[in-house]
Amino acid sequence: MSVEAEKHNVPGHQAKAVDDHTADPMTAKEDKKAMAEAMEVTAKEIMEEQKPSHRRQESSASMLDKGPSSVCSDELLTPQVDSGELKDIQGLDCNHSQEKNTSQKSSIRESFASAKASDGSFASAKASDGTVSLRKTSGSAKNSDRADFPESGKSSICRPSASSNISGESSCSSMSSSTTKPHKGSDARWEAIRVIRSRDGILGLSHFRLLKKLGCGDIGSVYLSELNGTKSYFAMKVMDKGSLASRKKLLRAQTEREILQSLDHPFLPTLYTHFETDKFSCLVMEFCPGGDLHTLRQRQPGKHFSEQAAKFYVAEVLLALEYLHMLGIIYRDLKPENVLVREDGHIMLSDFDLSLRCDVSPTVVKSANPGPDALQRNNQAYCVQPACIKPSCIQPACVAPTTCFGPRFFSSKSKSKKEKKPKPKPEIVNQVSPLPELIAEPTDARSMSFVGTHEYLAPEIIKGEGHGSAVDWWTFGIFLYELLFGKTPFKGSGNRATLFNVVGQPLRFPESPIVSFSARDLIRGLLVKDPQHRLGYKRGTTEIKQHPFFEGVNWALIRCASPPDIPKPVELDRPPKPAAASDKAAPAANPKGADNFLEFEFF
Ligand SMILES: Nc1ncnc2c1ncn2[C@@H]1O[C@H](COP(=O)(O)OP(=O)(O)OP(=O)(O)O)[C@@H](O)[C@H]1O
Repeated sequence: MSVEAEKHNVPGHQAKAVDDHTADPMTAKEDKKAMAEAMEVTAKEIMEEQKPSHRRQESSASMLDKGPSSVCSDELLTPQVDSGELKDIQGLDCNHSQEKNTSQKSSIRESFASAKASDGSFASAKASDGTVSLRKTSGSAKNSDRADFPESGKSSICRPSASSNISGESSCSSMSSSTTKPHKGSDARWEAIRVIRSRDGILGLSHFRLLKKLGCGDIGSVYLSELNGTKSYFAMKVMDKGSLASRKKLLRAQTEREILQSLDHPFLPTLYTHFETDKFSCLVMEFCPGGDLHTLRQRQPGKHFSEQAAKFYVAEVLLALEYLHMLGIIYRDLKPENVLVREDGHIMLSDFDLSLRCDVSPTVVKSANPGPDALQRNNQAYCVQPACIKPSCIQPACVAPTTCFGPRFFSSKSKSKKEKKPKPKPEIVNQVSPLPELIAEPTDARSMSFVGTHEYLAPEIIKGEGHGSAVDWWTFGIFLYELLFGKTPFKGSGNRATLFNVVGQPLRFPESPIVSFSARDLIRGLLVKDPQHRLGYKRGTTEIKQHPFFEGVNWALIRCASPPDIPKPVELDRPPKPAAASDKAAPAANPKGADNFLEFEFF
């Protein structure tokens, strides 16, 4: 099956591999069977949960007694890698032929079983979702401990409200606020939420009207929703807690939620609030009307972006990754499907359930006092992002924004000197401020989990060697390649062949379309199979930003650049159409709530 055909099987989805290297992983068969019970949550189910009477009945039963609410027929939601594939491929070295080396394989397997690295400094921890995370017990970077997720599905950051006056509909609600997210403070949706919350005391599922199903992911379904009567629209991810528990995905859901809560960046999602009902866990996020970059690429001539457009998208993704790495978050799932297009045409990186959190220690490698050369190279100025030095501030982050966002490496002395000079225009300040070069790469982090999407998996993940932040630079290279050439570089006839190609085949470029030398050179630097020699390994984003491909990119003002594609305005005020009975997401069997749904076709 061709790349395109395979992707089109389920729009917006490439096959995703989620596996781990435990001694007793699920067999491929069990895996596929269990995963076939995917996390689709239907609108009907959500409407049921919105009914107070039903909620009371539900609460008397144990959450875990219930099976998955529905079966999603999306076969691509099933992990496509079986343990046999992995064991074969882990025996390969980059330079080796594809012959299997049995002794090497078994030694690799043994090393997984004892969960040790060659320096013996890793301790294994089997998480409740079955993934093995390795904690580095020495060194500057280590993975954070993952707290067990209680069976109730509530985390410590999510406290039940005893004073709920809405029939106890939200067993738990936690919120972010504009004050904890200064970059998003001007967003009117905060005010809409605040008004409802102060009126009703709590915000829950019944405050939202589901309008359209936007998609179904591995751990839940996403709905376009309106906060009732406010004309404020959100993307609400609804996860069935019973299904999460039975499929051992509670930890993934928790990771995603905690990461979302910590973010405040123009190219990353805003999580407005989170609440739980007896049955569901719901994340209320910013809605992106422009769809994803995979879909947008299909609409381009030749199904690939122009170099200018690709540069714009990858530059914004790079800034998002830079910010994540500063927070100690390795994203691990970059692909066009996960890059959404906002209303204004700028991007939003989505989907954090496969991300890994670890400690990071930002290091200043260049003084904040630049020579004249540095001032000329304004496009190399490092944008000091809101670095939470300790990623333990993964909790609602930066509660004291002023301390988190200040350019903390400027000395007051240099500031007072500057103040005596005539004040340059603000844009100029942005461009030539003597910003220090800062590295916040969680390079030393090590995870042995097998996560990602086949065509995007880094060789070190496939080989099970343990991986750190350099996997994001590999996927960044694949991502740029796909945007420019309309396909990924190592795609094989099947998933197994793809994995072999990633590990063993050299990088090749198609003859057409014609792509600049600098673009190919950047891809070559990123797609180095040995992570230690990969671009970005030593100095993170700084190294990548300085590549000639990005010459002329004004990193500080990229938000003001004109995006290549602005989505058509979404008409959200159209009168409701009767929903199709065949539409699984439609409330066909919900006469009471039928007028609660509109059907839109706007992508
Ligand atoms: N904020 C958003 N705005 C618009 N559409 C969204 C938004 N978030 C998600 N979607 C859509 O919903 C779909 C499902 O999203 P979700 O993040 O649950 O799954 P996914 O991206 O397939 O990832 P995974 O399977 O890894 O959980 C996406 O493919 C996307 O098209």
